[in-house]
Amino acid sequence: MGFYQRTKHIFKCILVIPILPCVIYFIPTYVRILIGFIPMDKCQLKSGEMLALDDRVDASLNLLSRYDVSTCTTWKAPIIWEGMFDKDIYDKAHKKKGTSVALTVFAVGRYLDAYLMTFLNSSEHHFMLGLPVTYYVFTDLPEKVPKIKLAPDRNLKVIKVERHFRWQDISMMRMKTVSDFIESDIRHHCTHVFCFDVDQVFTGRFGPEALGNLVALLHAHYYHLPKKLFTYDHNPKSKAYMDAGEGDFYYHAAVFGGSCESVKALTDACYQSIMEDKQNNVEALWHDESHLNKYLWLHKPSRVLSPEYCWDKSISYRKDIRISRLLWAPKYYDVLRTP
Ligand SMILES: CC(=O)N[C@H]1[C@@H](OP(=O)(O)OP(=O)(O)OC[C@H]2O[C@@H](n3ccc(=O)[nH]c3=O)[C@H](O)[C@@H]2O)O[C@H](CO)[C@H](O)[C@@H]1O
Ligand SMILES: [Mn+2]
Repeated sequence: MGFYQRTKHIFKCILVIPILPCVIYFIPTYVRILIGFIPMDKCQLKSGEMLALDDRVDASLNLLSRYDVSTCTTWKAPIIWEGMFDKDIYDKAHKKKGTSVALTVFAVGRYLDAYLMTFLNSSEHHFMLGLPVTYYVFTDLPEKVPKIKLAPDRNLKVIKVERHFRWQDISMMRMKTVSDFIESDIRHHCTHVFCFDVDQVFTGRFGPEALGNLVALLHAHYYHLPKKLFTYDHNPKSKAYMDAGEGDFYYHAAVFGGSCESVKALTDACYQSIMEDKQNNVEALWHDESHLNKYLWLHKPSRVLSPEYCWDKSISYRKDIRISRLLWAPKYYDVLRTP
């Protein structure tokens, strides 16, 4: 190699070194921005009256106010977006009906110190304000649960649970614990129950417009993608198996809820499928989330929440997300998930 070629080669290498990290950084962001331009299916209903009403008050939903997103499902359930509902109508209707809400959250092992305080404090500012709320905090470290100043009519119960060795089991076995607690406690005190991951922060109103008989949430990373790309479980050996072409949406397991009866049925069914998988030595691709998606395909949710209700800030800007009500907190898997 001559002097000229060698110098050229060295220059090329010097140039590539800073360009490479830039390419690696910008390609995912660029792809995420492009994904935001894939249109969602449009709701074919003209007014809230035409929905299969989860609640009389849903007749007041303005399905045409959001031309840019899907505001109903093919089975006539609403998909709730900012701009579609009048918050005062929902607040008043649920107060009048005597709605009361249980919020279940697990903070096991290091997740307690990392997330619980922020989760609960933020919930006191945004979750179902004006309605009676009971927090059910499940933990292996009850003495470490922070003392939170609660508004009147809001309570917190701490329940000790064992710490499963694998994080996958901590996550999956929530189904069994929630089911047992609905039966023994929650259904005697509350009309509705919402189940949350702890690694999130409320940042905006999460009110009674989110309540329904069976409520599921659109996963922030998939709501613009075609079904082919959903990460359902495709292993025929698992009870969570879904065939190509099956499914409606990709739902996120970090938030689901409904009436006590519906959430009990959901958690029971998911737990049974998880246990059958264990007997057959298989584990679904995304654990409880895969089983939840299978269940919600077979039992359609009566209400779907837009990703405003659990947004991941790392997904660049999206014009259709006018407000974020709950945000993903940073993940520290390497530190938090080690036994
Ligand atoms: C993007 C992604 O990776 N998503 C998957 C991941 O969600 P996540 O990464 O959101 O799971 P995660 O680590 O938040 O675990 C789920 C929840 O279980 C509780 N918890 C978990 C572990 C622990 O040691 N202590 C504890 O309290 C806590 O409430 C936590 O929020 O894992 C889930 C459970 O398998 C699902 O499969 C999700 O699809
Ligand atoms: Mn999580």
